[in-house]
Amino acid sequence: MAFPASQTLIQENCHEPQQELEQHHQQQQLPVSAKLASSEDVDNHYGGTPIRFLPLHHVYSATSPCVSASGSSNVVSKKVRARKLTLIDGCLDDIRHVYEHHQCEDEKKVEEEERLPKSEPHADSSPQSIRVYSRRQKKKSTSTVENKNSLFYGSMVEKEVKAEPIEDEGFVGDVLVGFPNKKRRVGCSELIKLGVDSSVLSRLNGPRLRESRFQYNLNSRKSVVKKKKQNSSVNHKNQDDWQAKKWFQLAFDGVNPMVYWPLDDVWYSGSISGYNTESNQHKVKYEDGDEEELILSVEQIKFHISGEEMQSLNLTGKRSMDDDDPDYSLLMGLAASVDESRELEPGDIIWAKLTGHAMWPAVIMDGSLSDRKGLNRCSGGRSVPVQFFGTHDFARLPYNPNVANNFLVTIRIQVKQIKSFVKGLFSCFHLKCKSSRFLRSLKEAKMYLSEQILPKSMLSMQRVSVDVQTVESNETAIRDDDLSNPNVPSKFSSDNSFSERHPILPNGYLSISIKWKDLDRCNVCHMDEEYENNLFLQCDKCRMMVHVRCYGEESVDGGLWLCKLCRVGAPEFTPPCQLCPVTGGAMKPTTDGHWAHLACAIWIPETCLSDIKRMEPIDGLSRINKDRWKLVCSICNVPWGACIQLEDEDRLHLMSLDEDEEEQCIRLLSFCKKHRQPSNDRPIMDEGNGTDSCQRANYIPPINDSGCARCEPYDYSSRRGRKEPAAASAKRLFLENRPYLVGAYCLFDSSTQTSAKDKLIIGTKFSSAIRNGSSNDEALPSIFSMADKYRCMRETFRKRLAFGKSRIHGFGIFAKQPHKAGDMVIEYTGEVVRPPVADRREHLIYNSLVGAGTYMFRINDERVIDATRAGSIAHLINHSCEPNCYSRFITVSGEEHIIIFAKRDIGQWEELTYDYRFFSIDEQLSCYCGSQRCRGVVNDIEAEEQAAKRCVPRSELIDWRGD
Ligand SMILES: C[S@@+](CC[C@H](N)C(=O)[O-])C[C@H]1O[C@@H](n2cnc3c(N)ncnc32)[C@H](O)[C@@H]1O
Repeated sequence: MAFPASQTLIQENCHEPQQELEQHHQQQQLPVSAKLASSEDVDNHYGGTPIRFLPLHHVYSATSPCVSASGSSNVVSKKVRARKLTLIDGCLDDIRHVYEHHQCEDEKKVEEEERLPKSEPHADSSPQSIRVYSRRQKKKSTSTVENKNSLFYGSMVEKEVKAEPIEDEGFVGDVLVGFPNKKRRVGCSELIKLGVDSSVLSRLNGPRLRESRFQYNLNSRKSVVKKKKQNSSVNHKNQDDWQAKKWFQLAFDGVNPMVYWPLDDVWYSGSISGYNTESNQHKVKYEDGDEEELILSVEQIKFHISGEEMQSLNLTGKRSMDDDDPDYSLLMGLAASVDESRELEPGDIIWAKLTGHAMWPAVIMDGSLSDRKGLNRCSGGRSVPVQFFGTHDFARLPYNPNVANNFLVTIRIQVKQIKSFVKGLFSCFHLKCKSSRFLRSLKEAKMYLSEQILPKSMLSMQRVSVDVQTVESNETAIRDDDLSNPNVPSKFSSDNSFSERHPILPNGYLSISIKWKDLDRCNVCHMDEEYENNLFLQCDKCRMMVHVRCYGEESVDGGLWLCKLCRVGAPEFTPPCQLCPVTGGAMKPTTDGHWAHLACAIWIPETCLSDIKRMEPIDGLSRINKDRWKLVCSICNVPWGACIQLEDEDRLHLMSLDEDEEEQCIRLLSFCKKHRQPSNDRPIMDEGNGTDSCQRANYIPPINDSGCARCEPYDYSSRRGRKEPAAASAKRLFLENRPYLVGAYCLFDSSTQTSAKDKLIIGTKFSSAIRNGSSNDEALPSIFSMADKYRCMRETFRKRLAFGKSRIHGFGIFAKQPHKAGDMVIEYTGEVVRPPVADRREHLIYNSLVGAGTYMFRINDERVIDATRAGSIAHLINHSCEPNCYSRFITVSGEEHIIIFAKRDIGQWEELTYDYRFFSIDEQLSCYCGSQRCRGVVNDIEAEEQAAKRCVPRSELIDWRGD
């Protein structure tokens, strides 16, 4: 029995049926499931794909964060295990009856009533439109590669490699694997246990890669070919594929598998025992003896199966390595064949860590190519030049005629940031990132291991390096290469188009364009909190985010706001920053008619802001110490611009201010952890006490001994005399009263319900984009006010978003369309109730009824959002410690809304996440976000620690008895 496919159980802003439904649930002792609430959002607009729903007996109660309205805790989540519901005969009809009876009298209702036949069961009348999810009890995943006809869901490697070191069991030649404090050999059977295909191992008997290491530079292309032939045994792999068992990603016509996630977080192993051609269902027999018939297209599965077996079972599929999922078995096997016992040498494949990225496969380059000059150069032996697989222009760097031998084509990585490739695989580095460029890097790494060939683009990187030595102009060199392919993703990339369209560029300049990931933080101070007296502003054109005061604005009225570079009268093309090679960001004019980043100006000791209220123009560039220009940035490695260095306490006395700048200038010093002194008795340099300015002119920045590029602001609170808390930790305290978190509510004001179409100017690109449900930048003009964006978002979110089974937890929200960083994704809505009401609902209704937490959180002392029974699907968005969204209050027409914004570009079918910043001193909620930077708990540890520090045990308090 099932609901009509397109039936919506709960609609946003439709109170009456909600209440009825709730009552009904209460009578029936059934939970109100968030999943049911969102069925409309999922598939109403899902391009012809049948609308999905869950039969009630397969619905589980959900866990969710809820609110404690009392005390200091903003949000208290109760993690209660999912519970299968008991199906009560006839309840589905009753619920549908209730729903139909009370469905709102709006156009949606009319549409749906027209669409839905009222007789039942719909499953019979239109079986195509029904998808039923099967949910199974969790079972322990047992896996053996050897098991014939085994059907595995997911990667065994992922499950197994977390295990402690396994005892030796037979060897694969000289393979050494290092575990903490221990190097040891890895046996065949162990590799098999770790998911390495035995057929792969049998092919690894040839010479070790080290012995036949290929010289990867240009001059040795011939040897590449030769070696390739020598390794033909590996290349015969494809012929063996048909017989050998491999990981396959199955494809099913007409279904996008990303929508269908496993309901449970465990993978079940079993085998396919049959196929029903009539029903298109496969019979699956699980290892525990259970059997069920499945429409495989609604499952996310991987098969460990041979091509022949696939054919006999009528399965179609493709080799995952050729698609987006690397063949980990082979990769592991190939990597295991590398002799790990020797020193690192050029040509070695390794894992390297670049700040802000997952451990990434890379190859060690010849150090002589990338020797560099500058005060901060890494001392010999402590760092190695590497080139990354999959993202070749990480390291495309400019030629600077002022600095000898600076033709960098690689990134230097500290040795401690490098891990052996085999060990990295054993530590599951290959499973830690799912981005396409990471998968591509694995694929290239595999190619390098098996065929000893670097991708063409990496080779051409080296060609560039050679070219750069012989040409005078860096621009020429860069244009010569073929790396400007915009399809090659990167963190830092040289922006050729920038150079080409910019007529006058400083000598030796090459821009570095950064994909600003942190749209949710101020581009000047880099803090992600908002203050009452320093609100966030987002440029309605370029979407850059700044604090009002950090950027030097007067006030914010919620209307259209453009940053300096997007306003009328700004330079036609983004000007280069005079102080660094990074393009874009929060820039201001300099007193000498150029432009520079505010952040650069603030951090470089010699520069200052002429008017600190307006935060412009930037002055003092001519005073920058000449040695500072020679420094090479240890983050981007570009020897262009002026760098700051970590400060040494002893140097402080040398720093001073010109007397006449006393009132105006801002000075910041950066200290490494070692030298930072949090005490207040440190002399405050900002104040300017008139010490000899000549000394500053002679100041030579010290050598950066530690090589640490991470700086912490010194005496942050004295900046601009601001009132708000200074250090991040102090700011966190602020959050306690103003949760940044999950929030959201909608007052259901009729004014916000008016169709956005009505309010838009007919005929604009914008309105047509809305009608088409497009959020594409191509389709939209680039400037909208918040109000316009808000209306567009409301009009289109159903077309853009879907909910589905999440890999993180229960259900989650997925992007049906790609989103751009800064896009308004969805509004978090629900019922706004007072804390006592929320408390009562939670304790008297939801807890006993649902057996799980509720979808509530506190906005402040007066308001709590209850999204359990009303609201959009935003409440299903899961938490991640490395999220792709963030939440933010905005005001539209005087009304507050909580909006989920895209923090970065979001690909199609990506799950939306944001950082809950869950605050609870008492409760720890384990996090399963799986991100590289997962802190292990959903809790906002920092805020909790700060709050805990402020509390003193009762025993330590002394009662005051007057006088
Ligand atoms: C608002 S619900 C999110 C939707 C939820 N997945 C569901 O199906 O109902 C929040 C709850 O999801 C779970 N959750 C969300 N993100 C999580 C994460 N990263 N790790 C563990 N649990 C998470 C927690 O139990 C939390 O209380």
